[in-house]
Amino acid sequence: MNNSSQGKATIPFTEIFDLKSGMSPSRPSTKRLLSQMKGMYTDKAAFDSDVANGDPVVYEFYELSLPHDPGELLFGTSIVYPGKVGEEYYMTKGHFHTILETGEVYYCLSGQGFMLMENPEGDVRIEEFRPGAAVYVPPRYAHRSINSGNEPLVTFFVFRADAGHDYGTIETKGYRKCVVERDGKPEVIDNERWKA
Ligand SMILES: O=P(O)(O)OC[C@H]1O[C@H](O)[C@H](O)[C@@H](O)[C@@H]1O
Ligand SMILES: [Fe+2]
Repeated sequence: MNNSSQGKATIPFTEIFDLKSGMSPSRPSTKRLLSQMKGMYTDKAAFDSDVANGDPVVYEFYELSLPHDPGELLFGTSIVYPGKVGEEYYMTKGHFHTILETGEVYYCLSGQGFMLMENPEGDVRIEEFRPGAAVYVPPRYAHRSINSGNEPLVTFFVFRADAGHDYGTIETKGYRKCVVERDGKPEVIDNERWKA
């Protein structure tokens, strides 16, 4: 039965992701440069300086192009590099799903960090990433991967293919909390720029 909106049925396939690096030998990744994260970091001076001095890759991820049909799943790996902008760790942009009621699972292959989550009702949750940790992102929660270590944070993720990505809310309001490094340790602080 042909059940894809793009007219082609999905057939079984295997994708290889390196267990340590999370990289795929055969697929191109999507890279997020620091300059693509304007407005996401608190320390604007540090942001501008880091962009001017090399504009590093903050993270990259593989998301295999499958039909965005309800029954399909999207999966891949996300690699967040170690680093900070001022005192704030490298992180993904973070997003709600366009279909808000769609969850996601992340499995940490290597590195250390956090998954910062919050729902529209204002409930903020943080789960720790360490090798072997499977983190559940429930429906309604925006989610952002944060690298608090000094090696790449590699996770494998899977979610409903038609979930979509809503960056708008995060880009305009940010998260209620930030994760920074103080006295060599991660600390969760209020986002001074968050507006209701
Ligand atoms: O979409 P971002 O917040 O920039 O995160 C980058 C990507 O990594 C995550 O692992 C998600 O599962 C992807 O759907 C997401 O697009
Ligand atoms: Fe997601």
